[in-house]
Amino acid sequence: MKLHHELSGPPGAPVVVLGNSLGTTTALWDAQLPALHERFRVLRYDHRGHGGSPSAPGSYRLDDLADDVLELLDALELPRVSYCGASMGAMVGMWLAGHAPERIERLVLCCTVSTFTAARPWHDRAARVRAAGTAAIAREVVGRWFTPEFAGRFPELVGAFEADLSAVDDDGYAGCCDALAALDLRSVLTAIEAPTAVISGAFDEATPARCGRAVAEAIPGATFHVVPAAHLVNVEAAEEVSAIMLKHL
Ligand SMILES: O=C(O)CC1=CCC(=O)O1
Repeated sequence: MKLHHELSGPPGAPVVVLGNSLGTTTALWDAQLPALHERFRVLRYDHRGHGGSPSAPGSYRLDDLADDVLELLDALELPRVSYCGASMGAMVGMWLAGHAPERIERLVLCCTVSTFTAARPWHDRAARVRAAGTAAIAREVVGRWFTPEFAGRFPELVGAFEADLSAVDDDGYAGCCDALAALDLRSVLTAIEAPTAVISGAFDEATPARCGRAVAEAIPGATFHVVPAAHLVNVEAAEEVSAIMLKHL
């Protein structure tokens, strides 16, 4: 699947790929761009069905989302890159680093888990979206992405995330929910060779910090960081996350 993507930053600099969470677009990383552009060429992309990328009907597997990225890297003739992902984007990053270690130089994993304790909520969410569309779940889901304090201070930003989620293709979103229902990367973590930093939000209920810690403990040599944020750590704790990313990359 040919993904929508944007390349920015100094030509010829080492490339960092940024992978988005479920229901978000390349805008997820807006706050990190100025810092990253000082040293890196940045490749942002939209998962299938999200933002400007085409969708496909049916259930997806995480392998499908990761294969899309490998296809993009091949098309852009990028044999080896560093990769930073948030949530589902980080799951894709773990898959890539475990299954195609020759392609990944360094890895940053934000607000993520290697498996979910229950598949049922993801199947239920997929069914709701197939029946009523992404707009029907947007308010409730985005309500878990930020702390109430942050949402109160930045209602327009939160509204923009809600609008982006509502615009995600219904099939694309539901297909990704099916991929999350089946997610199990636990056996992949020990195979990751890329130096890795894991970042969790202290107030994240979607992918709790204890799960991020477990990911870091399973990846050889990984570092673990907790920042004051709910789920979308790179938005709510933008400066802290940018600093950790820059230092690690
Ligand atoms: O949107 C959510 O509910 C939280 C989430 C889990 C995986 C992901 O990418 O987002």
